[in-house]
Amino acid sequence: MAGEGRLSFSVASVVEDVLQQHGNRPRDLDLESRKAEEAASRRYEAAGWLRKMVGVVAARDLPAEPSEEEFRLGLRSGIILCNVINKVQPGAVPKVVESPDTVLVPDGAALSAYQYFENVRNFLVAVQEMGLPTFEASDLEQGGKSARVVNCVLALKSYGEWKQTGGNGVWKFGGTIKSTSLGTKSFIRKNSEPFMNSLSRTSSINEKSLNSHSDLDSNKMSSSGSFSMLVRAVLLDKKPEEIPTVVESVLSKLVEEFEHRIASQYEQMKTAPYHVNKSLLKSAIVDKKGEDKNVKGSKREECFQKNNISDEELKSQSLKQKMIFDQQHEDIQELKHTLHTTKAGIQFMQMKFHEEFSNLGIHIHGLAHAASGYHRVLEENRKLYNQVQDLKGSIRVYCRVRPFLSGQSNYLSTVDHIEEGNITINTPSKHGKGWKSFSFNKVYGPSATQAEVFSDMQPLIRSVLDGYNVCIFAYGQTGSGKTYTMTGPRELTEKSQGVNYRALSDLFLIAEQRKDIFRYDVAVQMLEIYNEQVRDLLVTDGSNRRLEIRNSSQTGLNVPDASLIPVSSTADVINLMNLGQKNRAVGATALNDRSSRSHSCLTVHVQGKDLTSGTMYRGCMHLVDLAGSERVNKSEVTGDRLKEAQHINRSLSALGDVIASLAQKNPHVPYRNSKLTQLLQDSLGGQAKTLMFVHISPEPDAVGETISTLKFAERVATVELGAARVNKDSSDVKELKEQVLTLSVTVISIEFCNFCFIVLKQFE
Ligand SMILES: Nc1ncnc2c1ncn2[C@@H]1O[C@H](COP(=O)(O)OP(=O)(O)OP(=O)(O)O)[C@@H](O)[C@H]1O
Repeated sequence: MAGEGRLSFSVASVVEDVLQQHGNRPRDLDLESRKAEEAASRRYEAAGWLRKMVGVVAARDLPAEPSEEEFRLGLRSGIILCNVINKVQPGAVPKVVESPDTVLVPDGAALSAYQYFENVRNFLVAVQEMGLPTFEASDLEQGGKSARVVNCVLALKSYGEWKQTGGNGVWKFGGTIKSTSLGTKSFIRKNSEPFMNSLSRTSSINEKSLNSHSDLDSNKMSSSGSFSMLVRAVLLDKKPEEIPTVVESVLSKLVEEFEHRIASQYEQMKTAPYHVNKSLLKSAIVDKKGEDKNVKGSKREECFQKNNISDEELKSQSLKQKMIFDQQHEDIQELKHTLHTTKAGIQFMQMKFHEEFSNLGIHIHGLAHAASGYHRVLEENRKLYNQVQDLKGSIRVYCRVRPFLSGQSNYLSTVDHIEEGNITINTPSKHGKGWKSFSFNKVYGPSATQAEVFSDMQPLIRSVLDGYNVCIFAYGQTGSGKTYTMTGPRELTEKSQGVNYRALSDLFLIAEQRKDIFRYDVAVQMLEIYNEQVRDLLVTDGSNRRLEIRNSSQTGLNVPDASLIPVSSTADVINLMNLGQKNRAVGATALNDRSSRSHSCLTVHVQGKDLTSGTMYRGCMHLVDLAGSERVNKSEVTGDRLKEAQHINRSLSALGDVIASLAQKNPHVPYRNSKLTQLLQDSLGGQAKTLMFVHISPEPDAVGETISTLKFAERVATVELGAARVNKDSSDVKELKEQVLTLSVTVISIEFCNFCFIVLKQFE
């Protein structure tokens, strides 16, 4: 294993450090010579001890420091060996065959076979019985292994010395001999001795150990073998008493190294996956244990203690890691659950979204359907609205009393009193005071404002935009306030603006409001009828030619040759009216105020197009300022004045006849009796609406004319008023009102739907 390799190498490094500390470097040693030195040393020791045991005389054949050969030859007879063993263990060799003479046998001469066999055999048997290391008899021959003989002798020496000290306890170098050891064959090795196999120099080592030792040397070994060899090399030249210090040093270093290794592996384990750390640590522990086989005593216990601490730390760490793992596992499960819930939520939202989207589609479809129906409803609304206007009366007559002009405040008014649609006039009579009452749609007193007067005609402006024709007349004697009602005073203010301005302002306002649904084109004509001649008042070249009236025109223009000026605002119309007034004044003379002697007619042509359906609507509004209605006394006027008066009377009478015929629903309406009725033919009768503002002056001296005017107007109004009054309470009116109400609600709903539709479209 890698760990083992690292550890072995580490041990070698440690030893090397120790060797350096002790001034020796193993790689500088000549191992062979050291080995030889060691062998010689051991041989000398063995020889010295044998000589000492038998005496120098008996050991004369054995030098104190013999060579291998001398050592072998000296012991070959077996006499020294047997005598020595008998001294150590008396009676071990019962009979020693002594040499027949003491003559030194020449070197290399063979002893008698008997001597050779008997002594050596007896010695080897005795040694074997004592459990000491033995050798082969052939080891004493030439080429034999003298080292084994040396080992045997040294073992015997050790045993002898141990025995001399009492033979109790631990045998110093080899083992513990049992009480029966004398009779037994072997020693028991003491395993707690460190480096027993490699370090023992006193030959407690048996033959097998020596062989393995030799193998280790010869094979150059593994790193642990190297380690042993190196330690041996260190110890070779050390005295026995020095060994403990060196060994102590080596062991300390080893322990330090192991602790360092353990600590570093523990650090690795903290960062590496749990199981890997564990296996590494295990291997480290195994390695350490392997090394520790040779490390005994207190140092090893200390090391084990530290290992135990590491184990505890490891267990604690493992427990922590397990807790973290469990927590992470729980978190993952929770996240999975959350993910699952979120997915389900999203799916639900998607489903809801599709559902909502689908509903929205249906709703939009409904709205689109409603929007398409919106125009149909509008059309119906338009018709109903105008029916209501009809029920109010397609011909309405209003009476307006002019206030006294400045400087006339002392006069007594001809108007006695005004009550709703009735006006009572003071009439002078031969028998004193008299009264005469007249009925109209409404009577405006002298204090009525321009706005109040306009409010009654305002609903008809919408009818014009819906394609209906409207005629608004200002009737009355000269100076009664016709122009004031239709246009306003000379000094115009917003408040004093007349019907014309207000009607046109309204018309453009409504057209603007409807611009998304309708497109309106507005154009203006301004004509004058003087002495039954029709003239164009909007000419700019000063021409004053007569114009023809053609009622059959497809364009809706009865006077197609008159100037038709497109307008897009009230200001445009005012400018044109000013132009018309200017042209009208051209014809006036100092003695003849033409504005009172002619009818002026401002006609606003409106053409509307339904942008959805393409339907065209065409309507027009005639704003007519009639000539003065005062009667002309034929005896008092002649010439042109008489002619003017006759034309005016005839045309006003024709107008009265037409309106009366319309009101009475006569099959024949005499439009052709005057240019005025001819011009207004399309706007009088049918679905057209007619409004007449009858003006009277309050001055008593004009009471005759006032009564005459009122009689004329009442002739128009009475029939219509009668019909209106009948209809007012009829069930038709009630039903129609309900329909209008329902329709209004529908229109509002549809308007709202349309608004929603537009808003939804914005979101698309
Ligand atoms: N309601 C009114 N309030 C205040 N002033 C008025 C009113 N009506 C008319 N007048 C004034 O009376 C005078 C005559 O009015 P106006 O010119 O409108 O009469 P007319 O009928 O149009 O006359 P003509 O037929 O000559 O045109 C003017 O000065 C006008 O300002």
